[in-house]
Amino acid sequence: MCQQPAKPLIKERIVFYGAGSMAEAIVRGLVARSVVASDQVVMLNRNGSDRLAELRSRYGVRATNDPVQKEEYLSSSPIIVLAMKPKDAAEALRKLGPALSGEQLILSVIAGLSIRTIQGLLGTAQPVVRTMPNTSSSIGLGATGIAFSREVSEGQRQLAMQIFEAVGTTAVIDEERMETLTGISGSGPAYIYYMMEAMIAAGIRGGLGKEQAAELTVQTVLGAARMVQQTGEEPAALRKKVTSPNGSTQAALEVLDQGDFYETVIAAVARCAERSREMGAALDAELKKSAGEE
Ligand SMILES: NC(=O)C1=CN([C@@H]2O[C@H](COP(=O)(O)OP(=O)(O)OC[C@H]3O[C@@H](n4cnc5c(N)ncnc54)[C@H](OP(=O)(O)O)[C@@H]3O)[C@@H](O)[C@H]2O)C=CC1
Ligand SMILES: O=C(O)[C@@H]1CCC=N1
Repeated sequence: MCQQPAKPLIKERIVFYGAGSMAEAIVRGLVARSVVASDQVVMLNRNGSDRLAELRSRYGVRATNDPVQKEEYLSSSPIIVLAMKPKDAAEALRKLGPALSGEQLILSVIAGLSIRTIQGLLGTAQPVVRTMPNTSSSIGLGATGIAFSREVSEGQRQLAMQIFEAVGTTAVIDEERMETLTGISGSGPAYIYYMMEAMIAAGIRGGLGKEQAAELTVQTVLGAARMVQQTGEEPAALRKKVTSPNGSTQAALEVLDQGDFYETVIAAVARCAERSREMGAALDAELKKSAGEE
């Protein structure tokens, strides 16, 4: 029987200003779940025409780097997702501000960039949703922190929530907590991948095949995360169940403790948050510089 295509939840056009890894992760999640029709998704970048062709063919989205078309999309679309690197944000926002018309919603995924700085660089008190997603959004398992500016209407708030709830879990937080959240869930997938890289390397060094080592590692990480989720038990309690007194796990954990594993992870999260603040401060300095030039 021929299935009707699912009716999209979001009818508004969504423009991704920046067409890199994070934009693709969100688009992939949204399109796969029919949250938005693919022809209502527009992806823009600066130069990479091959990249745009790839995105068009993978997801059926519109994608362009043509300056005239870009300006048309940016001036008329109700939702604009800022998805460029922090270093490119100041220039892009200064250009975007004068092109905006009315209450278009600005939804940022840029690390460190505050709502106040976004509005300052745009030069308008635009409704802004500051978020920190992660790349697992591409398979619907993202974790996104969300903070709203006071200009965001109830309808816009719901739209932002629909977008991120469709690709994973969400946490609405005070903006001041966004850097800590970045240290945990924004950058967190990279710490887990790093741990997995090390586990796979250890397996190979111990004589396992590469594929076997990888499969065992993936299943172990997946199983451990699911155990926490499904049993509701604390990670510490589950860890104790694996750790026999004087057994092999205890010996392994002692080695991790020699490397101060627990405090090292906490320090890494803190440094990530600090680095996000540094990137935000650099963008704020750009804003102050342009205000001083006027
Ligand atoms: N990757 C991640 O895990 C996460 C990233 N983020 C945030 O997402 C943002 C993007 O990161 P990521 O996707 O990794 O970066 P990428 O380098 O993969 O992509 C950046 C994109 O921005 C485009 N771009 C840059 N300047 C402009 C401009 N002026 N106009 C239009 N497009 C522009 C680039 O186009 P071109 O290639 O043509 O220059 C490119 O498509 C960052 O701010 C980051 O903090 C947030 C959470 C997680
Ligand atoms: O590394 C970064 O700056 C971005 C922010 C969170 C994940 N990647």
